[in-house]
Formats: sequence, C-alpha cells, structure tokens
Amino acid sequence: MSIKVALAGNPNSGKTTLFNALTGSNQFVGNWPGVTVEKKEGKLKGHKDVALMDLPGIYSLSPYTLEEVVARNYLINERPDAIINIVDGTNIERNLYLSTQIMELGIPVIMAVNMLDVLEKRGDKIHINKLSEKLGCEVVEISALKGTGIRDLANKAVKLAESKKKNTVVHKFANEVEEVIDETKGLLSADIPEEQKRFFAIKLLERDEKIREIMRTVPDVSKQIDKLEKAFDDDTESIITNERYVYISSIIKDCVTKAKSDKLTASDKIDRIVTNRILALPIFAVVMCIVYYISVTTVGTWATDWTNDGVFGDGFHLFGIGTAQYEEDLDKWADENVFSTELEQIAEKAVKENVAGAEEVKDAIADKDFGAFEEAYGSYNDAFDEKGLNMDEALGDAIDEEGEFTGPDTSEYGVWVPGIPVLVGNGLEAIHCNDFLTGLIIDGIIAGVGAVLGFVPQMLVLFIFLAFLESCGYMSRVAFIMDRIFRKFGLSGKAFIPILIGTGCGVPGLMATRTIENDRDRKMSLMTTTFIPCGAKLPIIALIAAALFNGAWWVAPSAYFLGMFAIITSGIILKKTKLFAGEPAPFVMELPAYHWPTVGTVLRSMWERGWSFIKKAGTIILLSSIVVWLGSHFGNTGSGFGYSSDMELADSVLGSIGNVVKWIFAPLGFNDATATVATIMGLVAKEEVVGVFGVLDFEGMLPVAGYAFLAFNLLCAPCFAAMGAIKREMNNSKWFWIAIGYMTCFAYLTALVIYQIGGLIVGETGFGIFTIIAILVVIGFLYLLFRPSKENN
Ligand SMILES: Nc1nc2c(ncn2[C@@H]2O[C@H](COP(=O)(O)OP(=O)(O)OP(=O)(O)O)[C@@H](O)[C@H]2O)c(=O)[nH]1
Ligand SMILES: [Mg+2]
Repeated sequence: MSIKVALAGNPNSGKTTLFNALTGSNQFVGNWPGVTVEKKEGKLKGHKDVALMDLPGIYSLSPYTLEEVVARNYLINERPDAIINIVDGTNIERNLYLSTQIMELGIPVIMAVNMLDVLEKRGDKIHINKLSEKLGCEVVEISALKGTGIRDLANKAVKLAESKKKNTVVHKFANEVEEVIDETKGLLSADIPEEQKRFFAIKLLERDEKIREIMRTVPDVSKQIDKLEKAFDDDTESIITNERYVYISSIIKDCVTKAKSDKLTASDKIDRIVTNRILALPIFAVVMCIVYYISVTTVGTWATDWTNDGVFGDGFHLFGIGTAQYEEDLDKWADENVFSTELEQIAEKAVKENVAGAEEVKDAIADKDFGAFEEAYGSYNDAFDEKGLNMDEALGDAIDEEGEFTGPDTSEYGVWVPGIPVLVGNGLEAIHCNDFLTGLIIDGIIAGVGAVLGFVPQMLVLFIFLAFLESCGYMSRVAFIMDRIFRKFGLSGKAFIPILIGTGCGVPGLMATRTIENDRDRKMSLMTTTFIPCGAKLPIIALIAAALFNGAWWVAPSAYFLGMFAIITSGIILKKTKLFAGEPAPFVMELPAYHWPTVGTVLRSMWERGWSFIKKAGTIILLSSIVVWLGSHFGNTGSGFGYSSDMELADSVLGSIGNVVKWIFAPLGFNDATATVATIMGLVAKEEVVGVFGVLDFEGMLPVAGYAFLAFNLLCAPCFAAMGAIKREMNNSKWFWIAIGYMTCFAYLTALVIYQIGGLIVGETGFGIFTIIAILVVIGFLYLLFRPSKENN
C-alpha cells in the first residue's frame, strides 16, 4: 500500500522548498509566485511507501490559469490520502482563504505555518493551539528554509494519512448561507461521498463552470442561487468569498499577535529605491550590465580562457606557478629574436598594400606584444605570403620548419599540466592510431566538445547571479516595474516572468507562460520569450565579444538588451494587430519580502542549470561535433568522393551545403560557409555555434558583420528543445509555425539593418540596394510600432 501526501498552498509560500527538503530532490525555487507550474512527485525520505506531491501554488480552489487547474484537479480527482496545507505565516490572513476551501474537500488536512524564522525575527507570534482548535485540524510551525520542524510535520502527516481521519468542516457561515448550502447538498447525487458534498455544493452555488465538467450528474441549483442572491443583493461568488473572510477575521484576532512597529521594514526601504518610478529602470539596466559584464567579460573569461587554452588547449601551470617567470622569459626571447626592424618594415609595407590583418600585425609589433603577434601571425601569414611579403624570412631562427615558434618551453616552468588534446594526442601516437581516427578524436570530438565545455564556467557564473537575483526577491520587483511600463502598451507584466526564467534556459521559460490566463497573451509570450539570450547563447556572445571586439565590456550586456528590445517591440507591434488585440489581464503580484538566499540554494540552482548543459555536451554536442568533423573532411578529394585530412572547406560536404545556402545570409554580412554551417547547427543547440567554430577555423569576420551574425543567432528560431516546448505549449502546428516564422523574420531583418546601416556608418559596407531595403525595414518597423492600435479605432 502506498500513501500519497500533497502539498497545497498559496504561491510563494514555500511548498517546493519544503518538498526539496523532505524528498531530497532539487526542484526549482524562486522568490515570486508561480514558480512551479507542474505537479512533481517525490519519495518522502525515511518513509518507504509515502509519495509526496508538490503542486503549483493556488489562491483558491476556483482556478483561472492552467497551472491552477493542475493543482485543483489533482486534489479533487486523485484525492491524496492527506494534504499538507502550507501557509505563509507572514501573510496568514490571505493564506487562510485557501485553507477554508481545502478543509471542505473531505481529505485529512494538516496545516504547516511556514516562515517561522521570519516570524521570530519580526517578533510576531502565531498561537498554533488556538488556530488548530478553530480550524479543526492539526497545525504545526515550520521553517522550510532552515529545516525547523519539518521532520515532525512529515511524521504527523503520514500518521494522519494512515488514520484516514476525514476532515470535517468546523467553520460556519451566516445562517442563511448555511441553509442554502444544506439545501444544495440534498440535491447532489449519491455518488458524491458525504464528506465532499459541502465542497461541490459551494462550487455549484458559485457557478463554477469547470466543476460541472467533472460531475457525473449536475443538479439544477438556480433556485438556490436566486434565493441567496436576493437575500444578500450580491452574486453568490462574492457572498461566499465574503463569508470566508468574515470567518477568517473572526479567528485571526485570537490566533495572531503582531509585534508593534510602524517603522518601515528593510524590504520596504529597499523597495522605495528599486521600484522608484524614475530609478527603477536604470537600476535594472545597471544590474543586468554588471551580471553580463562579470559573467562574460571578467571572471567568466578568466575561467573560460583557462579551460579553453589550458584544459582543452596546450596545458597550464598548476596553481599558476611558473607562469610569471615563463612570460618574462618569453618576452625577453621575443624582444631579442622576433621583433626586428625587418619585420617592422614588412608590416608597414603590408599596411600600405592593404593586406588583410596588416594593422593587427603592425600594432602587435609596435606594442612588442608577442601573444597578439603570435595570433595575428597564425591568422594572416598566408595573406602576407600571397602578396609576396615573407615574414618567415624576417623571423629566421625564431620559427621552425613547421611554423612553430622556438621560444622557451612552458613545460620547463613550474608544474606543467598538459591539456587534454595533448595527452590524448600523445596516447594515440603511442598506439600508432591512424590519421583518420586521430583527426576525428582530436580535431572533431575534443575540439568540438571542448569548445562548448570551455564556456561552462561563464555559464555557471551567470547562473549564480540569476539564482541570487531570483531567490532574494529582486526578480519579482523587476516584473512589477515592467508591468508598469508594459501596461501602457497593453501588455501585462506577467509576460515578464517567463523572460526572467528564460535567461537561464528557454524551455522552463516557455513553460512558465502557463501562468498567463489570457490565451492570446500567452501565445504572444510563447512567440517572443526565447528572444532573450539563454545560457547556451552566452558562448556565442563571448566568442564574438572576444574575437571581434577585443572583449569590449558592452558587447555582452548589449546582447541582453537586444533580446529585451526584440521582446518589447514585438509585444507592442503584435498587440496592435487584430490577432492579439485586447486589454491586458490584471496582474496582481504581491512583492515577497527580500531575504538572503542560503549559499546552498544558490549553488544548487546553479548546478541544476549548469549540469544540464554539461550533459548536453556529452550527448547532442558530441554527436554534432562528429557530424561536423566528418562533414568537413569528406568531400571531393580531386579524384572523387572520399576522406582527406586536409580537405578544403569549400570541397567538403558541409562546405558545399554551406555554399549552396550562404547567399541567404549575404545581405547580413556573413556570406561565409562556416558561419552558415554554424547557424544551421545552432538550431540543434545554440552552443553548437561555437562548437562549429571549434572544429572549423574561425575566419576573421569584420566587427559589424560579426555583430549581425550574433544578432541573427540570438533572435532566430531557438534550439530543437525549445522549439519542441513551443510546439507543446501552443498545442497547435499552425501557431508553432507562426511563432518560428515570426522569430526568424525578426532576426533576419534585425541583422540586415545592423549590417547594412551599421556597416555604412563605420564604413564597412557601401551604399547599395540592400541599404535601401534596410532603410525601408526601419521605416516599416517604426510605422508598426507607432501606428494607432486597432482597438482604439
Ligand atoms: N525566510 C524563509 N524563506 C522561505 C522559507 N520557505 C521558503 N522560503 C522562500 O520563499 C520563496 C518561495 O519558495 P518556493 O518553495 O519556491 O515557494 P512555492 O510555494 O513552491 O511557490 P510556487 O511554486 O510559486 O507556488 C523562496 O525564495 C524560498 O527561499 C522559510 O521557511 N523561511
Ligand atoms: Mg513551487
């Protein structure tokens, strides 16, 4: 025999926190209402046969949104053996409204008053014995976050479920109301058990449409409704709501003692600033700038460089010991052996002749920056050679026959840990592995998977920030601030929550749209949520920022704001069309008090998100890397189709595909087979975009074209997983294709405008037919944005 215990309560009351603590699972917790949108089952620790069910939060048993229906249907149809009604102790009055309804379900109930730690800090006191007496069920106090009292609660809940002691309602409404309820109970058919009759009678009186659907026979209660409405001169739903509140306020006086204080709480003080009409947006912008700057440009880059160049590169000095000495020696060696006047002259000549990369080479020589020179030499030596400018001659002994610099050997300093490719390469050489396999393993798998894994540190840093902002309560303020602005355009701030979650990963973000009650608004959210850069798009941003913009600080935040811009303008434009017109649903969001998240919560949330990316690297990315490598090494060898270790991209299968479709992207500035292949592979998983550049060489793109490439990849159709989620949530193929089509068009036009107009401004492109098209796109866009809405006409 197995026992089912369900957790039911208001949104943001701590159900999932309690669920995680009692089952040892790791479900998503956030400090805003509506985090959980699906039911989740787990095994209660220490009780073999007890299953615990986490449900989405609900304010009442009259559901309005999809996830509320999930919770109510579970309670009514599946009838768990007991309900733990979790109540936010800091908001007890509002929470009890749901409790009075849960008591009517005829299922054993135990009440858990949560947030004991906060109550204690404030000096408020809840008299649980009195509360228990008045409500007619057992009441315990807990802190789900700190773990206080939760074991006791679990044991009591299990005992209660085993005892099968049906909850009987002790509260009474006004006599007239009770009379009508009794009358209605008499009309219900016999298949409804006695203890559930009150619940069904009240729902019928409240004209709850959805409850009729689950009843086998529906009695006619219109007379009873009329009677009640005449007597109270109000509609039945309000009458009953009112009765519940009258009852709650009659008991609350005796059960709660609040510490006297008229001082503003710390939360109120913070909110005065962060939700201030003028300051709110700039503060949000600064916060997100810092988050992206730190994750992508500073801490993140440092960690990512180490993984890319060290672990998945040549290797690294253990604990950095020896690095400084090595660099000093290298500089000295380069001064003496590399930078000669002869080399300088070649570079100057190259600049005059406009050879690709000449400026970079010249600057590196002028700065005596060997790292920069080595990189520029690697990229542009061929271009120099073509113009008859021979750098190798000038370099003399500084370079060996294979084109490797002969400077000091890193492995002679400190403790040198070779990178994975070096180790594996040596291993493969030792067993005389053939060329093909060595290439596939080193240049295909390790380079491809490594390129993606290398960015995991950056993602983890981003996830730490997100976890912190989410669980401290700031993100719910952002939704509140956004609501104020969105409302002006007929949009609801609720649409903002999926976006915040989507910053981690689009899939849960799309699922979060379930809290939007209006179907049109929800569809619109599904179409635009994945515009926000998710964790997997971070590597693309980092790659472009580092490779083309010298790691400029503004690139990463700009990608975030570009996503935001796409969402907001899309919202405004779409809302003005007939398809989506309509008043925004009211968005009532209480702002939960700020609190310091525990280190455990933040780390767990970071790990949960990070781990799914690492798993992806071992599966989808691994497979894609193999496909990309094979595709780029099989092709026309000159003597028919076959494998060649130094196949030119243009001759390969992949290159041919890229060449066939690359014209599509020519107006966007990346008329290049690699970038095209990367974009296509990005549909499988966004990280694969950098994976492709790991396998195929990154050929120098010009900055504006690079930014257009970035914009297109950020905004176009998301990865397969997210597309699947859109399909599921839309539940309609036509709408799915509308969504994908819309995103792709939006991305294409944005990238077009960036490349054509941006390029014209910085002098990268000339004036042409596409410039005119780009200008027309901008005009059309502004028109759609500012035209009067259909509704007003
Ligand atoms: N101080 C304090 N905070 C808590 C406690 N329990 C939960 N929280 C915090 O309250 C917030 C909401 O917790 P969740 O567990 O996501 O709430 P939920 O009831 O599952 O919310 P929904 O899924 O939206 O219905 C989180 O920020 C938790 O860290 C507690 O006992 N004390
Ligand atoms: Mg939850």
